[in-house]
Amino acid sequence: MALAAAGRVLLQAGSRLGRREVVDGARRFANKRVEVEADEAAGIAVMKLKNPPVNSLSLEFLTEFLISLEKLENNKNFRGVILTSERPGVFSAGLDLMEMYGRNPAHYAEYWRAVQELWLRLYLSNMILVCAINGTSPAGGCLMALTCDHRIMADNPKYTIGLNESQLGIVAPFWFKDNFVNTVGYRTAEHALQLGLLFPPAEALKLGIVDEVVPEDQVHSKAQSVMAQWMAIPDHSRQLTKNMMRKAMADNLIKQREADIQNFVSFISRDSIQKSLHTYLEKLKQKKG
Ligand SMILES: CC/C=C\CCC/C=C/C(=O)SCCNC(=O)CCNC(=O)[C@H](O)C(C)(C)COP(=O)(O)OP(=O)(O)OC[C@H]1O[C@@H](n2cnc3c(N)ncnc32)[C@H](O)[C@@H]1OP(=O)(O)O
Repeated sequence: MALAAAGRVLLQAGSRLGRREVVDGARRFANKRVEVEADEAAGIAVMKLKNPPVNSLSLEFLTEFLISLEKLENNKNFRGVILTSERPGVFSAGLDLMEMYGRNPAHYAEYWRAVQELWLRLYLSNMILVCAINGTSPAGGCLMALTCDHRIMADNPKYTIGLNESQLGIVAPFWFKDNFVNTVGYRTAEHALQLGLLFPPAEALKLGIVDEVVPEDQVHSKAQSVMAQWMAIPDHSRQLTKNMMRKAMADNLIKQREADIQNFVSFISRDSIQKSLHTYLEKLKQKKG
């Protein structure tokens, strides 16, 4: 119910957003931060994250992304979505640090609700989600990929993926942790989460964080062929199976959603945590200079 109500609000906002055009038979919805190439005849859409410079998951990005996803979910002709980055090199830098630094509690609460919504919508999507990870994908970026049914990563040792929150002095919340544990197993998750490890493609493949590693120029063609394979499975049996596998974990967040928001707000508002974020942001700046 809560998801449906949130969806209506998003759709109302969505009707005020976006530009449409038809390119090579595929409709393109281009919001500012998300580009959707929607091939209705094939039943497949490609959603490209487009939030320069590093596809951080800002509140504005999350709102636009959720609107675009909702449009696809509401059109029964769409059965599959390929998630990728419009900027090869960075899939997503994860949650936007500026949404969690120097803001007020009401802002933190609004932001966290949107982050929860992103995870719930992707994790519970009835559509087939294939992730074409064409760049680095730490923390929230990795979480987005983990919600997908199949993950393909570009074979470039410069790219890494994982949940590195610990390195920032923050903590991956229980539902990030649960999604990760269900993907890589308890011991690997315990080790990687405490150290905040980021893995290059070959290691991510060994641990099961990604399902395939392919040459960089083949990520998109591979995503299309994997999608074709998944599309051959009857929707009703695939969807019921997905729901059976995922519902309990999603319900666990849904039933504690407000408490999880309060927990985030009080954690992120602490002086010590704000100081850690400040130090990390400074490190990012220094790396440039
Ligand atoms: C109770 C629960 C409590 C808390 C839970 C919170 C869970 C948090 C989850 C997260 O996702 S936290 C975010 C984690 N992300 C990172 O650690 C990534 C940081 N970024 C990088 O490592 C690099 O930027 C990069 C992604 C590898 C890309 O490198 P590149 O050299 O291409 O870019 P550059 O570093 O110069 O960055 C450009 C520009 O972007 C800013 N930036 C980078 N990442 C973020 C981010 N996540 N949020 C906001 N802004 C980000 C960076 O500072 C630069 O800004 P500038 O141009 O103004 O200096």
